[in-house]
Amino acid sequence: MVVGVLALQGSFNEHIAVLKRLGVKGVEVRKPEQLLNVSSLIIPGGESTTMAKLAELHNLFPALREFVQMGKPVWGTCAGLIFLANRATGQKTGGQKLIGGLDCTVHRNFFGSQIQSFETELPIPQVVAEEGGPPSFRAVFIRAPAILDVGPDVEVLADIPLSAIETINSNPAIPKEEDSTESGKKVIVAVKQGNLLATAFHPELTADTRWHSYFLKMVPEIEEGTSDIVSTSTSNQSFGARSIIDFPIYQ
Ligand SMILES: NC(=O)CC[C@H](N)C(=O)O
Repeated sequence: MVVGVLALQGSFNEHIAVLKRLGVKGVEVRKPEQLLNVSSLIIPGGESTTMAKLAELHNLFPALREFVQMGKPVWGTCAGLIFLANRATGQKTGGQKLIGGLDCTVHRNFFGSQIQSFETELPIPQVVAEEGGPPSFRAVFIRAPAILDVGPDVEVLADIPLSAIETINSNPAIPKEEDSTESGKKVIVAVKQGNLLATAFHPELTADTRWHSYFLKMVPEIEEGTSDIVSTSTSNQSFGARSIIDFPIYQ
């Protein structure tokens, strides 16, 4: 089976391009019945309110929720993380529909507005333990959310010291009473809970394919069926020079 990529809005093409580089077929998902033909799903970054409106328009919410509840692997990146969260703050007036399933509270624009987007070297010990490579990952945060709290079944894969983000203190998007992370001085940006993976940043925009490989290992059929392709691709393509890059990405 193939990996589905929710293609309502946002960076779905970039995810499909990374999957292709890893020797895995990614297909665009826009209709509920298309979820029947995919083994797993990536929900890309973009704009979560718009994505929710389009999902509602296409009657996707019941099928997406069922997909999550069936235990199929789902990875939400950025807006996709917001979509998967059980609870969200900082929403537009009227709120927005969420798929849910991931036991956490997410702040929709935790790091501020578009111009407060940033890149940082993010330590990712659990992913490195599985995928190898350098100890950190060049993480691209674009008007990014962050996770304010997690339930007991959620494993934290990456967090950022608030002191590392210069703009954070002057960020009016974080009401004081909501800033429960202040005392710990860290904010969570990547988590795993059973079949669900979520990252607040955009791994599809960098040449480092370790997050995609990590997710593909959560998909049993791909592990069994094409594990040699995936692992060969990971070791050869994650950090080495590539002659064919089919999307503009940061090197
Ligand atoms: N890059 C992104 O996906 C940004 C998500 C955005 N903060 C939202 O609310 O949807």
